[in-house]
Amino acid sequence: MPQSRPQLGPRQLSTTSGDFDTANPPEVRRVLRTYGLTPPAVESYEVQAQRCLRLLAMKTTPIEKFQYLVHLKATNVHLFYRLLSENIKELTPLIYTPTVGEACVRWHEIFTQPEGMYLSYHDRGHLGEILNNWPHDVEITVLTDGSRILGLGDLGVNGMGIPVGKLALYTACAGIRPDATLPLTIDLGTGNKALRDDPLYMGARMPKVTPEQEKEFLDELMAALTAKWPNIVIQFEDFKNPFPALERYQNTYTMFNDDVQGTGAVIVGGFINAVRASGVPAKDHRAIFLGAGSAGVGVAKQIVEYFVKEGLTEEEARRKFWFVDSNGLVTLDRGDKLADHKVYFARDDNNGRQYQSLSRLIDFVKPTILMGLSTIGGAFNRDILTKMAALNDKPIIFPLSNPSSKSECTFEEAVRHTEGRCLFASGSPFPSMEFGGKFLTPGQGNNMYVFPGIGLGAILSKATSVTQDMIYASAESLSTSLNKQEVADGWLYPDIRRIREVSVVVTRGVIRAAQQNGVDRASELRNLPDDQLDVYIKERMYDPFDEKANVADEISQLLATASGTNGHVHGVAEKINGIVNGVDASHL
Ligand SMILES: NC(=O)C1=CN([C@@H]2O[C@H](COP(=O)(O)OP(=O)(O)OC[C@H]3O[C@@H](n4cnc5c(N)ncnc54)[C@H](O)[C@@H]3O)[C@@H](O)[C@H]2O)C=CC1
Ligand SMILES: CC(=O)C(=O)O
Ligand SMILES: [Mg+2]
Repeated sequence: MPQSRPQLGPRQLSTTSGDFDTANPPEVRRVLRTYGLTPPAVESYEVQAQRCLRLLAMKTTPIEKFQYLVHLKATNVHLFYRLLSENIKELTPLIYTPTVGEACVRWHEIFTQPEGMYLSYHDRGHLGEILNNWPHDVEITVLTDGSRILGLGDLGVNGMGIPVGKLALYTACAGIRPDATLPLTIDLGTGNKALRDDPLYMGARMPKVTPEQEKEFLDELMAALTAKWPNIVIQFEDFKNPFPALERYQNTYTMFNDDVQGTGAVIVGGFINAVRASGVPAKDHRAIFLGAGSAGVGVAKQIVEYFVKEGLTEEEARRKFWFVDSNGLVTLDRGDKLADHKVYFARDDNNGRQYQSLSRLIDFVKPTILMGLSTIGGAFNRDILTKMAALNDKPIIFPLSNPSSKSECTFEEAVRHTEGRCLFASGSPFPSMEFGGKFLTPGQGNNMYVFPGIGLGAILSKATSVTQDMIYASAESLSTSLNKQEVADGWLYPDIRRIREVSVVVTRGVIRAAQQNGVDRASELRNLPDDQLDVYIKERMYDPFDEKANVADEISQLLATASGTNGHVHGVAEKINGIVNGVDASHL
């Protein structure tokens, strides 16, 4: 018996999806019944972009620009992504670090509309039912509990700005369809008393639950997410202590932790190029890390993997690191109980000597590499940078803390105090500058270069888990993605304006690693040669300029077909009818 088609109501007009786009031609407006609801002019993208950029220029502070872009995304999502993809270098700092940091600090003051899902501790037992309220099919979610937002501490549900910002980059950089992304914030309480006491705060006014309660909540959530969307990729972001969840879920779910793994990969990607440029062989490097948290240890672990691939034993590689945290040099005899993740790198060769200062440690270790993942803005001061320049022809200096106010030094400080010789990358963007007759551009060592490709690679390969080889492949692929000019100019990372091309290379590397590890389920991709795999990846990337990006454009295209070919008029009319009435046109 033929199955009857489900009775769907008429499609609801939506501002977000572009139904009221001023680019829609009159015939589309008639079909959508929006004729007369927008100003008469039919605008080109160029005119729309001009207005958007003028409006943006009229806003005087970064937070006002951020708010305007939130508004644009909510009212015309495709125009937002057109604008973002064409102006990625200029707009990323406004929707991501550094501005997203300020937006999160002030989220409870500037909130105007929801942009994702909030699940509370009190909702436990019902998480699956609540997920049913999300109106779209989801391919990827970014999940935070807001407990360590950038270097700004525990911001509770104000942290929602981070999943929203990261997922906007997933769409802009790797072409994940906007409606396939789910920003997700879990409200397990907050240790931020000032926020709890603020009348405008929008989360639970209770302290953070215990680690055991968090574990039970996350167990339910991971199962619920995967039951609802079996192929979903889950990115953990900005948890204060991300290690227990990573260990518990990494082999069971398609998940990864961006701060530990994504950051490790992006820094290795740039680091491979920095080691080459330094002229110092891998075996002769020594690294001081200021900050021994999830990001610091995540980065060092992956550099160990790189050193081992370069011929060192794991023991030799491990002993190239000296970590400093808020209690000083991380040593086995320090007297405090070291967190598990620090033990691997803890020194046992300090012979009872106590840590005095970063400057004294530099004198002792004579490092070639200085990494900052400490959240301490300005920690790499003139004295520190001058010492690094005296010790090395080309010191590797990576102040990676975010946002810019937490960066251990600025690009200008690093350049001036190392006489322009440093190999530099920072977590947040800094402007280019002239020095010694040269135009110097800083690298941005931010996980935004890899997480889009890791996520897309996991989605397209239908990976059952995200393996360490997939993460490492993203780093290696990134390191090979610089073009000739970028290499000639001594850049460590490719130009961010080429991020979609770079994401294709990273995605391919991730898919290949998934295949080698046997965690992929997209068997049709296994025998594709690389060039065909690249075509496959590109074809699956959402392009906001594509005619089928929104319904109005799709109708426009169908109307054009109808006027050109009489034979197809009937089918076309049915398709348009199907689209407008909410029936999936592809079945007609
Ligand atoms: N560039 C990038 O892509 C990424 C950057 N980050 C940034 O790295 C920073 C750290 O992130 P997590 O490791 O996740 O945080 P975390 O809270 O786990 O670690 C911070 C570390 O800094 C140490 N620290 C604090 N005060 C210190 C002081 N005065 N001297 C020395 N060490 C001190 C702490 O003891 C801890 O070991 C943040 O600012 C974050 O935004 C994190 C992920 C990616
Ligand atoms: C970039 C990033 O993930 C962080 O700063 O936490
Ligand atoms: Mg993060």
